[in-house]
Amino acid sequence: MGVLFAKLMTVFGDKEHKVIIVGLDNAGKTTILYQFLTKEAVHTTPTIGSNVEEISVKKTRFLVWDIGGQEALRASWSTYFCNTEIVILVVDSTDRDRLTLTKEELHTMLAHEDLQNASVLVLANKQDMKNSMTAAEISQSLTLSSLTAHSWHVQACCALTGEGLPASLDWMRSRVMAN
Ligand SMILES: Nc1nc2c(ncn2[C@@H]2O[C@H](COP(=O)(O)OP(=O)(O)OP(=O)(O)O)[C@@H](O)[C@H]2O)c(=O)[nH]1
Ligand SMILES: [Mg+2]
Repeated sequence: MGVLFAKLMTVFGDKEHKVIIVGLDNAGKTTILYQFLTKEAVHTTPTIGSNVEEISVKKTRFLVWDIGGQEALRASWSTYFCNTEIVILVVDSTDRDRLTLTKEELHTMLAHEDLQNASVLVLANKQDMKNSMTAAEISQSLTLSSLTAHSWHVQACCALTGEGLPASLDWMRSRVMAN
């Protein structure tokens, strides 16, 4: 009965689904959060702590936490994990030098027990920049295919124009509807 009720709540849009946006500093997390919300590119400064906004997609409500990615702040990411249904990992697709570090952060994070049931959306951001890596290259470097315990998806995007973000929201919605 409880499960059926929870399912109905999801279908009729009453339940709020927790999402966290993580990734290294300068990846474009805050720009993406506000592009989701306002469909515009906002001016950002490095996030100290977090921003949180509610985003609705066809009656599905997400509570989206954008967490600062600077090195000193990454240790606090785990304090946001509890009850998270979707992890959005934002990658600066021009930042080749730090892709290995991103990979380590991703796999360490997904080993945490609070994220065992979370789905993972990797956003290959800054596709407008020449020399950006493709979504397929990023997927391979992050060894996403080794993630057998988590549902995952990789999406190319540009947070400045919003390209790729509606498709991301559709995937997020389909994931929470499936659960
Ligand atoms: N060219 C380009 N620049 C982008 C894109 N997305 C974000 N930026 C720029 O990248 C810089 C960092 O963006 P933020 O959204 O503040 O990055 P962040 O991941 O929130 O960074 P922290 O809060 O420090 O963790 C800003 O100057 C953005 O305008 C994009 O798709 N293309
Ligand atoms: Mg930020």
